[in-house]
Amino acid sequence: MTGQAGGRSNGPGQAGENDPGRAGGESTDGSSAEVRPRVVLIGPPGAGKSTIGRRVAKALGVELYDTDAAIEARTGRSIPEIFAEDGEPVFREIEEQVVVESLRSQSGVVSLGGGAVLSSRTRAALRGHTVVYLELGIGEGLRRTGALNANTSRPLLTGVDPKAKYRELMRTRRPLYREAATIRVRTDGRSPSRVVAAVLDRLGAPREVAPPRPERPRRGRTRRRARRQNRRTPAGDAPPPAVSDRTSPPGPRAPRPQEPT
Ligand SMILES: Nc1ncnc2c1ncn2[C@@H]1O[C@H](COP(=O)(O)OP(=O)(O)O)[C@@H](O)[C@H]1O
Ligand SMILES: O=C(O)C1=C[C@@H](OP(=O)(O)O)[C@@H](O)[C@H](O)C1
Ligand SMILES: [Mg+2]
Repeated sequence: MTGQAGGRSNGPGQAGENDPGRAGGESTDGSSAEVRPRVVLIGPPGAGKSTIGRRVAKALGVELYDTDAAIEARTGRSIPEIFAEDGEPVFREIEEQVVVESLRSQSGVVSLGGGAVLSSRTRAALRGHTVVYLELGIGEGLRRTGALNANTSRPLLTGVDPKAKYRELMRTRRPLYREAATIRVRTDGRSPSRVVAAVLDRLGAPREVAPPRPERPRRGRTRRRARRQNRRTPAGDAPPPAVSDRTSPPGPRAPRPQEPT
């Protein structure tokens, strides 16, 4: 499922993600310190829990633990396979176990699956945590999950009427998301970067600092200028013009000609 349109954006085995060995739990002197996630992300399928989770984790300099990826790693099966072979109730049991454990063992960002809040044990375990509900409307949810063109990795959104399924899912879950959330962040019509910024703001964390954009050679303009120069210079008189400034080694700038006074 990973890598499909609307699929989860992370998967088991990615460096720095879902690495139980790097979770907290025990301090160096052997005493067990309290470990809790910095933030837990909840919301419907397509809200961006996996995508935003990864970026928020990066901005905070912590790990992302995506419980769906953890379920796949633990069972050695994809989520659609678990649904198809064992059914939803078995998936929910595994999910509950993985989620409750993660709330005790993870110290970074934890992204839950959209249906995790259906478990009352999970909802109880979420109390006292910083829980961000990524809110999303039905239309955008269907688009982002690929459910409209039958290209979804979410088994609950397959079939003839994914819209009706998504609507029903939201009717049941919206109150549960709201009950579990300590922070709500809208995601409709907001780019992932804006959602990340909003989450960081609400957490009181400094925003992601965008790395400076690499300077791109302005090829069109440079080539046009080169062609103009070529037209002015008789062929063979001058060396070929440089196509890009970036190919010439940096050197001291030639002094500007003095303006006549
Ligand atoms: N704010 C956003 N705007 C547009 N697309 C988004 C946004 N957040 C996530 N997406 C896209 O939606 C799809 C589902 O995101 P994902 O993180 O897997 O959601 P979730 O884990 O909540 O189901 C991915 O293709 C992702 O790139
Ligand atoms: O809404 C749901 O019940 C589910 C959502 C999925 O996760 P995402 O919310 O990350 O898509 C995944 O856990 C599974 O397909 C069930
Ligand atoms: Mg996800």
